Amino acid sequence: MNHHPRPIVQIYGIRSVKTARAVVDMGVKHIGVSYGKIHRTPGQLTCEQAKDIFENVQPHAVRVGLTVTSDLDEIRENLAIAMPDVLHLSGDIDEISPEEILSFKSEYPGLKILQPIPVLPNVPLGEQPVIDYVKRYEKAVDFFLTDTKAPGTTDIGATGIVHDFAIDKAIVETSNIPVIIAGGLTAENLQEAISIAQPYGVDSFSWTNYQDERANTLDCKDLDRVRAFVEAARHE
Ligand SMILES: O=C(O)c1ccccc1NCC(=O)[C@H](O)[C@H](O)COP(=O)(O)O
Repeated sequence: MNHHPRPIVQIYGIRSVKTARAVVDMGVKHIGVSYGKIHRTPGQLTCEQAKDIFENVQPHAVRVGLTVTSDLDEIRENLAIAMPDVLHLSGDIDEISPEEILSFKSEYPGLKILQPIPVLPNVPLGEQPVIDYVKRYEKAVDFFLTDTKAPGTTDIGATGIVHDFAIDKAIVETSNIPVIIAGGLTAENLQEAISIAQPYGVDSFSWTNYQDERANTLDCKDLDRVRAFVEAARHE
């Protein structure tokens, strides 16, 4: 499903209402919030912090909530406190089947699912199962995210590592649902990625954060970097 030339922008690492409101004012459409009752990743918010952001960001923003757990009961507990518009399943893709996602979704009318497709850097398209994942999961989810999976890890994303944009292009061309691309994207490499892949959306976490100790705080987003990223996504 090709989309060009003005993809929507999704920004991860939203950890306060103030940052959420600032990036939406810049033109960011999807705000990404990692949260949960059980602390599983650095920078993860509590459910109460996520709820505050979801309730106080501008109403036209799309609120994306990320979990790395594959325990559906744990996800249910998180959703009971803080309900996003889109649930981002960033754990091991093989631990929740498309059938389980369909059944889970039926409990939450209106909730959309974003499924990352794990892309290994420096591995040719024919030697990784990304297209198989697209064909299996597209009936069950609403968005794909082509995201870099660091070798040796189970969860997907937040690596800052770029992968071959030709793999993004192959996924976009195969998929019948919108595809957001991620993995090491910056204001500098974004136009190349967009012109090759022609995605529905583009995503950033690592390289729109401050590149110093502030990256580990609630105030991790460098708003100048976010603005440059949004402008690069708009450029035709
Ligand atoms: O946001 C998190 O804390 C997080 C933790 C573990 C996996 C993914 C996480 N967030 C998702 C994202 O950051 C983006 O969807 C994407 O992975 C960004 O990639 P990059 O710009 O290369 O960091």
